[in-house]
Amino acid sequence: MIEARELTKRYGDRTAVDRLSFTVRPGLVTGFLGPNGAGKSTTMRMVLGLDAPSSGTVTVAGQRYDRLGAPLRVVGSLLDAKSVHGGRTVRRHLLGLARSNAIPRRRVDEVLELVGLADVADQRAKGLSLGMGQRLGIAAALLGDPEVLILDEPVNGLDTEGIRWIRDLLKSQAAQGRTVFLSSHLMSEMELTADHLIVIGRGRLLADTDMRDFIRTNSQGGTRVRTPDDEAQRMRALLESRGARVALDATGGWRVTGLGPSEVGELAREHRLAVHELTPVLSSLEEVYTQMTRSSVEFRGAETPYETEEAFR
Ligand SMILES: Nc1ncnc2c1ncn2[C@@H]1O[C@H](COP(=O)(O)OP(=O)(O)OP(=O)(O)O)[C@@H](O)[C@H]1O
Repeated sequence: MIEARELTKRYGDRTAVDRLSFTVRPGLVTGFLGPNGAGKSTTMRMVLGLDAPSSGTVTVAGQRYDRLGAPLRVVGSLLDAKSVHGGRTVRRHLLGLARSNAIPRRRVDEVLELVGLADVADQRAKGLSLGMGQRLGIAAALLGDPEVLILDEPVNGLDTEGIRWIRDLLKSQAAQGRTVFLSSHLMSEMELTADHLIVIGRGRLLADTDMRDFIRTNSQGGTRVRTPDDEAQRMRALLESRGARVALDATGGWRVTGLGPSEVGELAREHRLAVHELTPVLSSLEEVYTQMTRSSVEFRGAETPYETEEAFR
């Protein structure tokens, strides 16, 4: 569990984090979203005791970070995978961390296996590829078998296989009852990985909500329509004449906004057009989030409305 209460950080006259209160709960992957400069890294740094709050508090597992005796055994983090002494081998880097937190040596070999680095354990860190470097950062985060994991942009620069690996790993860590707090600008990935979302803008809380509820409630609603190829353009013209917005879907059908499946179906019947698919579709997280950043409309979570006006840069 991570609990922030009225957490605030000012740098001179700039307020990077502004009276932020939220709880990151165990058993879930919680995504932390916000545009560049919104205050995500600053918040994570305060959780990890790397920056002191100007006011307010934040605790991990009920304690301030600086009061944790062996912090790696409570909270594991990946903020910058490059912050490793390049001349050390992979194993020695992890052994050093283990020793400083009274973690048994055998745990080093366990995490090397877990992250798939056992074969390169004796290589120097500076020779690792970007993906391997991320894996080493994650190995360090997992070393103390912590109940809380905090990862800032862990999939940055990774290939598809690496991204999928991190997704599966984080989901399994949450399924074991751990608290997983993760930031990323990759909305499609966040949609697949996170169960819950905390969204901030200009250091302020904009949404603290279940992911599915957030998408369902703020979705523009739409319909995927597929017709035989020779009728596709007629269908498009017809839908547009009824005020719908029509765009080509990634699957080759029409993505229709503004008319529901039953209206589209009735219209097709009236005009004797064949329909091969008629599926209600929700907006993607990226669409909802982009809409949120673009407008000042009110967005809703399961229970709470959020004002977004002026909240984004
Ligand atoms: N050490 C610092 N000194 C002065 N200002 C800082 C410092 N660290 C962060 N800031 C400012 O605080 C604000 C929040 O920055 P932060 O890096 O936390 O945002 P972020 O949401 O993590 O952004 P990004 O998505 O780009 O990583 C920014 O305006 C940034 O310029």
